[in-house]
Amino acid sequence: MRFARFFCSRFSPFKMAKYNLVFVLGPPGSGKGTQCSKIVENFGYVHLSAGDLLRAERNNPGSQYGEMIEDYIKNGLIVPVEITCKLLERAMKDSGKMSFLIDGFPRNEDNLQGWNKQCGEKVNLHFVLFFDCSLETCTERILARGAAGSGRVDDNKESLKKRFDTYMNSTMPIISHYESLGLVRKLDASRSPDEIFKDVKELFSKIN
Ligand SMILES: Nc1ncnc2c1ncn2[C@@H]1O[C@H](COP(=O)(O)OP(=O)(O)O)[C@@H](O)[C@H]1O
Ligand SMILES: O=c1ccn([C@@H]2O[C@H](COP(=O)(O)OP(=O)(O)O)[C@@H](O)[C@H]2O)c(=O)[nH]1
Ligand SMILES: [Mg+2]
Repeated sequence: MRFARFFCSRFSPFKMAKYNLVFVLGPPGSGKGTQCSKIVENFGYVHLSAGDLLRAERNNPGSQYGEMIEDYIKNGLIVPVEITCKLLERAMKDSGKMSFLIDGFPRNEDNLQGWNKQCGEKVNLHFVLFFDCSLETCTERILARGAAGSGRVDDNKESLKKRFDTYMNSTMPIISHYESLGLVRKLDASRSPDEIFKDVKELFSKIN
């Protein structure tokens, strides 16, 4: 498959079809995962959460990265892009599908550069869905999720503060970058899931 892609991109008059992609960004607790589930139900995209893929890799006893990923997640830091990109690429390939929601990625400059280098040419990015939400509201949601037993090592006050710092310092500039390319679709994510989804639906109905 890799060879076919390479061959077709270089030598064939027939272009390989590109993956259709929407990036989903917003602070921790803004509802990225919740809205992605609704999009999957209604529009048949494959939902790939970078965080979920990293947690699965951490839980894989054969992985050489397990401890490292645990450490990064607990401290709200962004795992080096080589690892995340490899997991995303593999998941895209294994799904056998062509349309993806990539949730929680790219989160910093390293992610953006690595992705563009490794996958940029193979994808058609429709837009970046940005869930705008105050950190106060996000804090309430995340701490409630932790208290309800999410089992996540980072759903606590101490980790959350670090996640917010990373979001403000490293992820916001990525959103600004896409904004300057006219690719950001910003929604008010402080509303109820159904209200938000009304707007999400409208955006996805316009694709193609
Ligand atoms: N619009 C919303 N209003 C209130 N609670 C929400 C909303 N969207 C999601 N939640 C809840 O907030 C928590 C975080 O949502 P999640 O979708 O996991 O966000 P993210 O992936 O951005 O961290 C979950 O417990 C979820 O049930
Ligand atoms: O591309 C990514 C996505 C996530 N993470 C790590 O995984 C954690 C949890 O991410 P997730 O998207 O699951 O959190 P959410 O924003 O949904 O609460 C982040 O804080 C990071 O430590 C990462 O390193 N790279
Ligand atoms: Mg999430």
